Amino acid sequence: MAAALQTLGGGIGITLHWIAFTPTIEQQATEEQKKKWLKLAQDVAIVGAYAQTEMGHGTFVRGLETTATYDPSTQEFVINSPTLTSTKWWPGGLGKTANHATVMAQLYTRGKCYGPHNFMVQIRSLENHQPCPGVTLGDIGPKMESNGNDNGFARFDHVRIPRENMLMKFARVEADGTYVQPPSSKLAYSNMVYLRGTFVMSAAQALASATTIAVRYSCVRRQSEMKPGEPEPQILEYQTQQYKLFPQLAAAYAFWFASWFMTQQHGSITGSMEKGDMSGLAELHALSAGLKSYTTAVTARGIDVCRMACGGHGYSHASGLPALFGGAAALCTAEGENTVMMLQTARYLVKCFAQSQAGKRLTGTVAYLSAVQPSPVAGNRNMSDLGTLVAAFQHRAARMVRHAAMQMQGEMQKGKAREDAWNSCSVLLIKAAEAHVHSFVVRNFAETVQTVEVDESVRAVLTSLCQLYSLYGITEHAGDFLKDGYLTGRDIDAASSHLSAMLARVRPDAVALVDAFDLHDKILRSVLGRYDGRVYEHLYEWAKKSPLNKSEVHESYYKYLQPFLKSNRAKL
Ligand SMILES: CCCCCCCC/C=C\CCCCCCCCC/C=C/C(=O)SCCNC(=O)CCNC(=O)[C@H](O)C(C)(C)COP(=O)(O)OP(=O)(O)OC[C@H]1O[C@@H](n2cnc3c(N)ncnc32)[C@H](O)[C@@H]1OP(=O)(O)O
Ligand SMILES: Cc1cc2nc3c(=O)[nH]c(=O)nc-3n(C[C@H](O)[C@H](O)[C@H](O)COP(=O)(O)OP(=O)(O)OC[C@H]3O[C@@H](n4cnc5c(N)ncnc54)[C@H](O)[C@@H]3O)c2cc1C
Repeated sequence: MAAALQTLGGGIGITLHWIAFTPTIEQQATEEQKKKWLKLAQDVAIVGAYAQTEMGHGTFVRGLETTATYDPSTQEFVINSPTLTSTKWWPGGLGKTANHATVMAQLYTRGKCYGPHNFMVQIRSLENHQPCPGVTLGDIGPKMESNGNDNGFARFDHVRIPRENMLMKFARVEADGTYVQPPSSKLAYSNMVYLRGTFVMSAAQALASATTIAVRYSCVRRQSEMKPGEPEPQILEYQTQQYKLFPQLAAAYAFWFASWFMTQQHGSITGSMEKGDMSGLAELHALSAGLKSYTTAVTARGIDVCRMACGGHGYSHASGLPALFGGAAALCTAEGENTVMMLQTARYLVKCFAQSQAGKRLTGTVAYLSAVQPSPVAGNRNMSDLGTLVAAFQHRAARMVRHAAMQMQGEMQKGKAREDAWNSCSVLLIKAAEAHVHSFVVRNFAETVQTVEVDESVRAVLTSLCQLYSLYGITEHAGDFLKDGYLTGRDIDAASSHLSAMLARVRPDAVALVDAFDLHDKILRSVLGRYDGRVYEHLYEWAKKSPLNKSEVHESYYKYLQPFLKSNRAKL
């Protein structure tokens, strides 16, 4: 799916139909409702949008203003946008493409508000595509990227829908207006958890694409002299170029492996939830929110590193890198803004820390929080050993979680309300949550490479890449590891020299490692990243297709430049 979207240049009007509307029916509709809508959606007999965000609220879902008020006399819900800021704003495909939408609205029944719930609303006629009565629709205008997608707005003026259009797999409203509670109020958000998981895969795909482009181009591009009189080397021979690109390449692999874990975890926890066991929901939410935030942020930064590593040609759309950057930037904001998502992970970690302090043995992705010793024993560590590197990341994360949680406790003991203490510690909390996710990605990478069975040499290359990823993380965040003396200055120096060795070790396999992503030219859409390496010929062909080259003398010359030059010359 991610590859298909990339081929389509970051999405079209129907993208959200596939990635959000149809999965929402799958996850939140009853069996009866699925019979009615799922096949229509799967066969694209209807086209849907996921309409949650409003002009005034995106992050704070509980603050949404759209209302769905139950009228028992007709057994209908009345969908209404009471204010300008309640206008649905941003949903992909909502502007011009969709004829249905799942609309998130505050549910009112018997005079009481029960919070945000999902409703199926027809927004355009199936006959002539005109907006349905009471619905005002439009496109929100050009964006940084993804302009093939008509992100739209919608206002509802007391639009009536049948009671059965509330997606009722979890919560229900009976015909007489009685509200039946879901097993967990957060199940209305289950589709967001799913989508955040898919964003981890999208981030991996985007970073894999950028590194494929930059590594291939760095083998075609030759510049400067390494040794006087010798031919210009491929720019990938420069250690600084390797230092820019190989950590991004390693991160792309790490994120693929993390996304596999996420998919498997999502399947197993939602499977248990189907059987009524909600115990895994909190961890699933914390992991998907944190991974979505971490991987998309690193990817956006990494794509820009790849762009700069391609010099001037990287700045051209011919490279494909600006489009990838725009796509990754969208992933940072959509489906839960990254800071807000990382704070959700921090919230879970603080709770887990408190449980661990109270003597509970933690399990799953946070088990290490109870296992790590607060007082480290310093010593000369073997910085080329993967086990040592994983332990260092876990120690760093555990220390930072403890520090943030204790700081918060301290603020509260000084009399601050919990919410104020949270806000004044939120920078520490974010950093702690990032360290936790980073440590998870490192551990998962290390565990995954150990399972490679096909070929000893493949395992060896992936192990080097994993070491490179870990060592880069340690040298980039050296202060965090040095702070309590867990690593010494000598350990950091050793990490730096191992990192240099890893750059040299990965170099001969770099092209094979990007080719292994198996990204076809049609998906990459990059002149610089072509599989055949014929960059310069195609750069020239690409430029010739610029709309400005359609005529030899552009019309703007006759309209503006010629009279301007003429008048300037006349003044001489
Ligand atoms: C996509 C494929 C692209 C492929 C690309 C490949 C290459 C790239 C190239 C080009 C690509 C360009 C593509 C661009 C495509 C973009 C597609 C965009 C699609 C976007 C869709 C959307 O954005 S839909 C709208 C999404 N909106 C959000 O996510 C809103 C975020 N806000 C929230 O989720 C909540 O409001 C928030 C969690 C912030 C707070 O909720 P609240 O109810 O207030 O809860 P709170 O009081 O804080 O906590 C209470 C309690 O509940 C727990 N909790 C919260 N959420 C959940 C949950 N989801 N599940 C479980 N539990 C949850 C929370 O932790 C608390 O627990 P306790 O601590 O009390 O125990
Ligand atoms: C390309 C794209 C596609 C989208 N597609 C859809 C779609 O299909 N359907 C849909 O419903 N929506 C869609 N959205 C909307 C998207 O989900 C929201 O924009 C996103 O959830 C962020 O919410 P916001 O815009 O309200 O940001 P805001 O919350 O206003 O964020 C602004 C700043 O405030 C900060 N902030 C906010 N709350 C807190 C807090 N509690 N603590 C600390 N800092 C905070 C943020 O960190 C950020 O720095 C899309 C958005 C984009 C960009």
